[in-house]
This record gives sequence, structure tokens and C-alpha cells, in this order.
Amino acid sequence: MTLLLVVNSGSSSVKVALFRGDMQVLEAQASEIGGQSRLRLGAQEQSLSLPDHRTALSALLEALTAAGHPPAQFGAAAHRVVHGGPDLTRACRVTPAVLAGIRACLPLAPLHNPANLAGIEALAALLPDLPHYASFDTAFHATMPPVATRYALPREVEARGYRRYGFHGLSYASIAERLPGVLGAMPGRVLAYHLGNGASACAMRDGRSVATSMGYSPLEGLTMGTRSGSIDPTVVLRLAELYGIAGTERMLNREAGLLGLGGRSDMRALLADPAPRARFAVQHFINSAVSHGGALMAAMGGLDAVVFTGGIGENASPVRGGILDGLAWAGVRYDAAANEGGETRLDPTGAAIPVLILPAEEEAHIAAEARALMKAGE
Ligand SMILES: Nc1ncnc2c1ncn2[C@@H]1O[C@H](COP(=O)(O)OP(=O)(O)O)[C@@H](O)[C@H]1O
Ligand SMILES: CC(=O)OP(=O)(O)O
Ligand SMILES: [Mg+2]
Repeated sequence: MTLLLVVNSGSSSVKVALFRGDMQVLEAQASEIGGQSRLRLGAQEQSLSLPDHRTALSALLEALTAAGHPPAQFGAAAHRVVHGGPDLTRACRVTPAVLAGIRACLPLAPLHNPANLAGIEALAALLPDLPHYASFDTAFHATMPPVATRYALPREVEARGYRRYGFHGLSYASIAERLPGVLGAMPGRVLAYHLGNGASACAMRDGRSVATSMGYSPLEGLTMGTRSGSIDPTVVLRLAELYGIAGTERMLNREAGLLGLGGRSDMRALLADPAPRARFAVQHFINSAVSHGGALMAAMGGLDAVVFTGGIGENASPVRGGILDGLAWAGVRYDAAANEGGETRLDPTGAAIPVLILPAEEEAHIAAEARALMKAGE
């Protein structure tokens, strides 16, 4: 049986995984692309220069080849595409029309869609006959009601596509699928945090997205690695006068967030940095996660479970602890040792609200979506 290659390009990372049926055979990851980049294959990790996503994907394909899985073994490729716009709301086979749709969303997700498109094009050049499938970060949020998707802007503006879409949907969908297995039933009102280089939170009611912190692009919402998160639009207008549109876009997406506040975009590095500005950046991140969490709880009318995922959500215990302390008013309790140890359940015995860490499984979710499409003959 041939292998399905899954490619997940995030803003700072590229993760690839090979699946045979629903079994993951191998996974590899390039992280901190453009910075102190590293490549990990299974348990082996090495530092090497990866200036951009294209170089990272080539290095990952070489690593898979060295591990005995050259591209000739691939029967199909499935890609994470961050922005699907108003029309691409379900996973699909990549056709010229789909590529055009992804291209139309390039300016909406400038840190992501260019890398997603480059990944599809690079593989298509290498293996011209390979079928490609795309899974969209925006798709899970297609269930949000209009009150969560519309900005308070004139109607004709929304018709042009200026509305809230929401992101990290592949991660949230995979959490919604796993929660009943972990907790015995699907909790009614779930506050899920996907905290990686990009960070967001999602309010899920009965396993469906009803509100989320990211909007038109993955720039809205929480303080992030290099993104400002929500900001008064007047500041954006003044910045555009000072730095131009392109300069402002670059600043808000690539030079802001933890990097702008603390001098480093990487949470692991910030937590190890005793400088006051590093402490402040971490606290800013925590405060933004708490305040967006509060707004999302209000949107759901309460809270029945909290879930953390993503590189920070899974690994940065001081950040998780800070967020959970900030949610104590909502009745959230956690066990400090379980948090420190990164256990699956953080709520102490007898607590009313389960608090969980679930590893991000975007690749497995993308693979399952592609398999379903292949089975349906697409
Ligand atoms: N052990 C760790 N402790 C603290 N932060 C960590 C740890 N491991 C990863 N992180 C942080 O997770 C973030 C990257 O998350 P990830 O989900 O992999 O990124 P992406 O958004 O590019 O997919 C970085 O800020 C990184 O420092
Ligand atoms: C949508 C988004 O921000 O993705 P990532 O966290 O992978 O950069
Ligand atoms: Mg990611």
C-alpha cells in the first residue's frame, strides 16, 4: 500500500507525516524556521539553517528519503491550508479552481497561505501525477453564527469577504473528536486554547465552533509569537501613515507580539530569559489568553471544560498555570504538580470543570479527511 504524505505548514514550522491507512508510519518537523531552526525526525534532532518554508520542506523530504521513504512511495499528498476564504469550507481534492481559491486568500493569511501554496506547488513539480488534497483551518468555524462572524461594518463590506473566519480549525476539530473518548461524553461548553506560534481560543458548544478569537485573518485575537493580536484599528491607520501598508503589515504580523514586547518570539526562549521585558511579554500573553477566554465563556454562557493544545499549550507549564490562575473566578481549579508534569488531566479530584492537555493532532485529522475523500472517489 502506498503512503499518504501530510504537510502542515505553520507560521514558524513545517510538520510532515506519512500514513499507511490510518497508521502513522513516520513524522518529522522543522521548527523555528527563519530563526534558530531545527529539524526533528522521530527522536533525532539537529540544528540547521532553514531560512524559509520551501527550504524546510526540501530538508524534510530528504530526511524522509534517508529514513527509507523516498517520494516515489507517496500515493497522495494532503496539505493544511490555513485560509479557505468564504467558499473553501470543506476538505477537497486540489484542482486548478481550488488552487485559484487558495491564491485569492494569500493576502488574508500572509504568514501561512504562501507557504501552503508553495508546499503544494513544490510537490507537484517533484511528482506531477500525485493527487493532492487540502484541509482548511477555517472550515471548522463555518458553524459560527452571524453574530460571531460579522464585523459591525456596512453590509456591502461584508459582501466583499470582510468578515470573521477563525483559524486553527483542524486542531479544534480533532479536539472535538477526541473529547468524548477522553471524558466519556462531549461536554456542552468547551473553552479550547490552541497556543503555538499563532495562538487562538475557541468556544465550542456540543462540539461545534460558536465563537473564536481569530477573525478575518490569523492576526486578530491573542498576543502571539510575532503577531500583535487585537489592536485599535486607529493605531493601524496611524502606522500605515508612518510605515506604509506593506511596512505596517510586516510589523503587525512579523515584528509584534512576544517578539515586539520581549525581544524573542519563541516562548521556550522567553521563559528562560530573566530580563524584565521577557517576563512582561509572557504576562501579556497570559492576560490576553485570559481575557479572550472570558469573552468566549460569555459567548457560550458558561464553561464545562478547558483544553490546551499547541506547542505552548502542551509544553509551557508556567503559561498554562498563569492562564488557569486567571480563570479561577470561573470556577477553574488545577493541580499544580499535574500542570508541572504536563499530564493529560490537570483538574484535581472532585473539581467541577475538567482541564486537559491534548496534543495537537492536525496531521492525523488532515490524513483522515484525505482518506475519506479518496474513499469517495475524489
Ligand atoms: N518545552 C517548551 N516549553 C515552552 N514552550 C515551548 C516548548 N516547546 C515548544 N514551545 C513553544 O511552542 C511554540 C511553537 O508552537 P507550535 O505549535 O509548534 O508552532 P506553530 O504555530 O508554528 O505550529 C513556540 O513558542 C515554542 O517556544
Ligand atoms: C493559523 C495559525 O496561526 O497557525 P500557526 O499557529 O500554525 O501559525
Ligand atoms: Mg501550528
